This record gives sequence, C-alpha cells and structure tokens, in this order.
Amino acid sequence: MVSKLNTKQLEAFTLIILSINNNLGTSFFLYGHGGTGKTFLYNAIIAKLKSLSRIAIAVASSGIAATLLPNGTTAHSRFKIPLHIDHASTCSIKKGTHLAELIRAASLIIWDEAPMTHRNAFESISRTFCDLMDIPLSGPKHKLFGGKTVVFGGDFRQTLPVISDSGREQTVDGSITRSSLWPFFKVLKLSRNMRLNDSQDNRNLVGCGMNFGEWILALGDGRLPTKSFMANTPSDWIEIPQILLIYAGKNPIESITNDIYDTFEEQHMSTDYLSGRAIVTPTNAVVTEVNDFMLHKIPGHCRCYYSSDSMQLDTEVPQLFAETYPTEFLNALQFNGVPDHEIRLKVHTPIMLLRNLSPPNGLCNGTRILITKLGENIIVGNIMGGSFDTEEVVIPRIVLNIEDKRWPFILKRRQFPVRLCYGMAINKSQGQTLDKVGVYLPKPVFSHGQLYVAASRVRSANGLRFLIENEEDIPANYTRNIVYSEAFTDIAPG
Ligand SMILES: Nc1ncnc2c1ncn2[C@@H]1O[C@H](COP(=O)(O)OP(=O)(O)OP(=O)(O)O)[C@@H](O)[C@H]1O
Repeated sequence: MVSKLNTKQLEAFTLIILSINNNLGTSFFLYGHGGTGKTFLYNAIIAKLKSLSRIAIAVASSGIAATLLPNGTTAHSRFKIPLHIDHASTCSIKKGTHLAELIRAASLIIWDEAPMTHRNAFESISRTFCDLMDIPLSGPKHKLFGGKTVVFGGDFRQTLPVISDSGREQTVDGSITRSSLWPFFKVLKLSRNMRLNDSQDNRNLVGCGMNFGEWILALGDGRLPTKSFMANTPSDWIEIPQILLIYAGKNPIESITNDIYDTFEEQHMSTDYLSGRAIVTPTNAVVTEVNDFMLHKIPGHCRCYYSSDSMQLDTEVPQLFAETYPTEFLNALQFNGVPDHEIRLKVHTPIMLLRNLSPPNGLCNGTRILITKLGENIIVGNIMGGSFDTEEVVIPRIVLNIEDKRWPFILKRRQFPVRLCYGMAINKSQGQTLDKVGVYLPKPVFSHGQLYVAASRVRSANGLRFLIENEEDIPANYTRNIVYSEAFTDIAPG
C-alpha cells in the first residue's frame, strides 16, 4: 500500500512513523476534504505497524467510518467515553484492565471523523491516557495523550458535533479546533481528490466554468455563488448545474430510483450493484418512503417484524401512566436511529444496522448487510463493503432503551436494530465511496455540511444526480447549502 501513496500521503506517513519510531508522542491532525485518501492512509499506516508487530488502535466517530478501518470500532465504545461529557470528564478505563494494558502497549491511536465529536471527548481521552501512562496532568513532565502518538483526522466541511437545541455558534465552539489542545496539534494536509477518477465528465461542468472536483470543493467551502429567494430568508441557495439534475415528473421517488437503480430488475440481488448505490436525503421520513417504494419492486414474500414496547417508569403510580400511554401509543413512537415498531423486509434486500452489535466483527451502527434469510428470531445476511465485506452475520433482536425529554419514561423497544437502506439519511453516507448517488431533496438540507457530504460520495459527475422539489416560487435547480465556514477557514488546505 505504501508504494501507492501520493506525495502528500507519503509525507504524512513518514512523519507519523517517525514519531512512533522515536517515541516523539506527536499529536497529528490529518486534514483533507472528502476523497483525499485519509482512510487509505490510515490503512497504510496500520498495515505498516502490523508488519512490525506493533499495535495501532483505530477508532472513528461513527460506526460506518469505523468499519472502513481494520478492527475499527467507534471511539465511544473503545475508550468508554461517558455519554454525558463535560470539560472535566474522564473515561471509565481502570488501570490494570485488559483495555488499559492495550492502550499502554499501543504505538498509535488513529481516530477518523474527529470533527464530528465534541472537543470535551478529546480532552477526556488525553487526561485518561495520562492517568494510564503515569504522566502528570500538568507541569513540565506533562505530555498530551500520555505521550502517545495520535492521529486524528477528518474534514470540517462534513458533519460537525451534534449538540441538541444548539445553533451555529455552539456547534462550532464544540469542534476540536476550539479545544485547548488544538494549538499543540501538528496539522498534516491532503489536497488531491483520489475518489474522483480522471474521466471526461469530471473535466467540465457545463455552465459553471469548473470541473467536477473544483465544484464539489467550492460547494463544501461555501464558495459557490448564493442567493436568497424571499426577504428575511437565508441567502445560502446555490444553483445545481443542469447536467446533475433529474426532474421530478409525476412521481419523484420513481424518477430518482429509476435513475440511480437502473437495471434493478436484473441486478437487485447483486451485492456489488447494491453496495455501490444509494438515494440520500436529509430526513428519516423520506428515507422510509424511498425504502417502501423499493421494497415493492422486489419479488417474494414480505415478512413483518413487530417490536415489543414497554415503559420503564420512575414512579410509584404506573397504572396512571399505563392509561395515559397505552401500548398503541408506544408502538407509534418513531425516533432517529431507532427501528420502528413495524419492520417489513424481504430476502435479497439491503439493510443497515442501527446499533453497534459487535464492532470487532464488523457489526457497527451503519454497517450494510444483504439479507439471505429471515428467521423467526434472527436475520442472516452478508456484510456489504468495508473490511468485513461478504462475511456472513446473524442479527438478533435486542432491547433498545430510548430516552426523550418529551416523555416522562424510558421506552424499551425489543426489535431487530435494522432499517432498509436503498435510501439512507445523508449523515449515514459519510465516509462511503459510491458509484451512483441520488440526492433527493423534497426539502432543503438543514445543517452544516449535509449537501457536501451527499455530493462528495461519488467517483465522477456521472455518478451524481439531484432531484429537488421546492416551493412554487423557487426554481427546482436551486437548493440550500449550509456551511459554517468559520469552523475551518484557519486551516484551509495548502
Ligand atoms: N494513493 C491512493 N491510490 C489509489 N487509490 C486511492 C489512494 N488514496 C485514496 N484512494 C482511493 O480514493 C477513494 C477515497 O479515499 P478515502 O476513502 O481514503 O478518502 P477519505 O479522505 O477518507 O474520504 P472521506 O472524507 O469522504 O471519508 C477510495 O476509493 C480510496 O481507495
């Protein structure tokens, strides 16, 4: 793999290996826009360390990015980062445990998609590593991350920390670049988009004077010309080039799925075909519409799985709550990232896991699986993509505990933690390289980086299509592009 690295990747590789070999304990941040080969480089470094019998711990902020790294897990599960974290938190790792010894022995920590995680988490890891490595928390003998070489990486144009009920300022303030540790990071920059191939369709985007790669990057940077369509509304609407557009027709979902899942009838059972395609859209409600539409196209028996829902109450008068919130009410509740009460599936349909079931075996939140058997109590299938590609896996029902401040109880839902994934929420596509992506926007995106994540998954302009539905007075070749550029202007790639 090392022989394949481009110049910037090789420079970064050399500096990181130098830090490990000389125990320099450098904290790196690998910065590059989508497709510049960050994941490729992590894999080259991990392979090198493996050949030297040295340990690298690889984690990512999201499950799907973790599956792209050898033995990757989410950072939260690997380092036992508390769910509710503040500026003084530490991780629940006790000295002398297997995990503590693994961290002590590791030569390198890699953390992909770091910009998605709140800065408090990195600070708590640094304090925890100091404790495990017997390094003081301050003073001349203090070392960041207990003296370990660490490589954080990611792209600030993509998802930033999600902080509930917060606005632009709090989101940017939660970012790793606002951490007291940030000034001590050595930033390594990658700038060549390795995802895009050099085909003709990448050279010219008719009408906007840019090639596809330049256009994608300008979109992510927030440098495309913008306009506003009504007084007092955001002026962040951008024009999508004509050649990337699909028109809604009578049935927009039919139009976009016919385009992205062309040759579906012949290839609907092919893992390669399915794993290279997705319709991405901002909300889960639309994801469900897309998936329901596709499910109807698949021949064969549809199996329904119903959850068993109950309340965990912190009260001595459960009867009162049982009357107020009957089972039918609990069944109707829907939450982001939680399977519905009713799931309908067929053999040969692709599903996405919604929970980390067994990260060491590739079963992470975001893993895609092609179903081969629908049992009474298990679902069997083969993993699509990532380091566990084609491996057969078994998915059980699990109990999911769901807290929501709207309800005075914890919902306990026993269900298969899966959802069909012909369509997926934009944030679930982050980190993936796909052949064909349909960006379906019945409503515009609503948060930083969403449009960029969606548009930057493909290898060529030929693989990207937008279908936009706007209110009557806004043309269907315009959509919103939300970019918090202050999150990354100081570290623009060189
Ligand atoms: N040096 C290289 N030689 C050949 N292919 C490469 C090289 N670097 C990256 N690639 C390929 O380019 C594509 C994008 O790379 P990768 O997924 O590592 O980018 P990334 O920076 O992690 O992207 P994102 O931020 O979107 O997750 C992948 O298909 C990868 O295999």
